[in-house]
Amino acid sequence: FFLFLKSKIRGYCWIHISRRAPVSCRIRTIRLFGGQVTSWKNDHGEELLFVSSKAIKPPKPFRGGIPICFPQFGTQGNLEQHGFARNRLWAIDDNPPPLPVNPAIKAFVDLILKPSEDDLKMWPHSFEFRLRIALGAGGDLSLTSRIRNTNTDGRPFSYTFAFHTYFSVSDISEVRVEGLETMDYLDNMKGKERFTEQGDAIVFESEVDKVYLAAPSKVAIIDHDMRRTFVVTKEGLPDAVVWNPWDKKAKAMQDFGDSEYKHMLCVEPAAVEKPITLKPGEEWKGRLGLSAVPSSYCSGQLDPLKVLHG
Ligand SMILES: O=P(O)(O)OC[C@H]1O[C@H](O)[C@H](O)[C@@H](O)[C@@H]1O
Repeated sequence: FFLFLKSKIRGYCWIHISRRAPVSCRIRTIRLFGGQVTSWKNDHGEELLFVSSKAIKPPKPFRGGIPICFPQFGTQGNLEQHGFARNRLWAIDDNPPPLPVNPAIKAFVDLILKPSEDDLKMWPHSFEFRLRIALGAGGDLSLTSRIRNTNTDGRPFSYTFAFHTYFSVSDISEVRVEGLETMDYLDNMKGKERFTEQGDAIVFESEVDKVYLAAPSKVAIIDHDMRRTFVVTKEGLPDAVVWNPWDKKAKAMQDFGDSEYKHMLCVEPAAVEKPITLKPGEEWKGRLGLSAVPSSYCSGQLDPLKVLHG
């Protein structure tokens, strides 16, 4: 296993973590700008995360991969949409506090974000945000966030959060999401009104922007055409946002191709409905786990329980 800094251009670094494998190697790319994973490939070199061909350069947020929404999700507060963490230059954390040993992890990198003077003017709270990005032997990717309140004036703070994961899919019309059936959700397209999802797996025929509440710890994204299933696991993150902008919104987005909505789906483990509150000295931990497994899905033949419970 090895880890190296690929390039350093105008202060923005890209890190590649690779795992040598007998036939090929899997490469994951992380940008220090935004602390953002932007590439996750399988043994065949196929990209598993979506990145827009029109993604623009810093200081704008980067459209694709896994942006981190903190300390605000969406427009739920006074800060810029999705908070400032996705727009800041993170640093490599050379000496992170230990995390429990996980024998499945074969390579990892630790990043850290602390607020600048300007950040403190906008959001007057001192914090340390540590992010461990790890690869398992089978190519699984995990992101563990640790956020600590380091205020010295005794004040607690509250925040909302999301791992805004963009999955690459062959054709959104052929994708099903399983695990969110019967869940309550807030519909961002209907003034955050609360509804209950029907009993069937979720399929996509138009714009979707929903926050599923108290979502299960495992959600499956089944890509019929690719015969691939993404299994998303989450810890410490009660909600799951599902987003696809569809054609009209795609056209209105400057950093997104008109037809790219067909090839992406965001499923975002999140804490949105109930903000997380930390007192000084307290730390919160949230984890996202991703794996991509072959699925021999044929319409009507899938046993969702098998996908979700192995
Ligand atoms: O365009 P962005 O600021 O990156 O946000 C992209 C999308 O993120 C989330 O999924 C929200 O629920 C959507 O309402 C938003 O449109």
